[in-house]
Amino acid sequence: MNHNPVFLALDLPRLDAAEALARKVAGHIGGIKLGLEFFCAHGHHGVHELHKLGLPIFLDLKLHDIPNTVAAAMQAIHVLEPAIVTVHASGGRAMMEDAKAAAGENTKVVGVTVLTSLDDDDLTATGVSCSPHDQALRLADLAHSAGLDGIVCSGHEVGAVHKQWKDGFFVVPGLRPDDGKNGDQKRTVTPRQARDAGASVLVIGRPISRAEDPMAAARAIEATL
Ligand SMILES: O=C(O)c1cc(=O)[nH]c(=O)n1[C@@H]1O[C@H](COP(=O)(O)O)[C@@H](O)[C@H]1O
Repeated sequence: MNHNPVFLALDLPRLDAAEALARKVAGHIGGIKLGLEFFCAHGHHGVHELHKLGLPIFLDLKLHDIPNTVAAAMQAIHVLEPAIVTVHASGGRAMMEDAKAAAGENTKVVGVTVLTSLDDDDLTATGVSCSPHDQALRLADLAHSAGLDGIVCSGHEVGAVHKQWKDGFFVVPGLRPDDGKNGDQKRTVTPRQARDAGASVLVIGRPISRAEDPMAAARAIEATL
């Protein structure tokens, strides 16, 4: 994997706009993250098109279903050769074990713990009575014991998870430069703070994609790392 830890989240509805943006900032990122918005709109064809840039592809599908269905979905995306794929760690041990077994050998499977858009109150409303921090640690432990390569968590938890899972692969979204707008993100840190706490991959979307000058924004973030 490229030494630049920034994966640009291409959460854009149009394929040509997504390609143009990725091309513009390609020299200042380490990979591309294609999520639900992109995959639902453009599917395999869209992923093949973005592959042409030669950057690693992170397919953020956040799979969460019964083990058989998730394993079948993992097999169906083999052909796309993603560097990273997400499943929800709350889908349970058997689902994660089967997802990992079904993934290509060059694909890292990571478990989403507690979404960065959730805070204490949001978790309580879903019936989880502990803090996002404790829940992220619990799910990280489960993902580790199920044989996943790593997890997705916020920059607030990654340091603690890193301490208990030394060789884990840690994806951190919810990143905002000091002057950035949070939008729907609730547990945010700066890209540099996440990196210092042990993040392997920094997922960054709107601070680059919605900047007036995306290239300058990507360059400025790169310079802080
Ligand atoms: O799995 C993810 O990548 C993810 C997990 C999470 O907890 N929070 C989160 O924001 N993400 C993704 O990271 C990206 C963040 O985008 P921005 O908030 O625009 O930087 C989006 O594509 C989200 O889907």
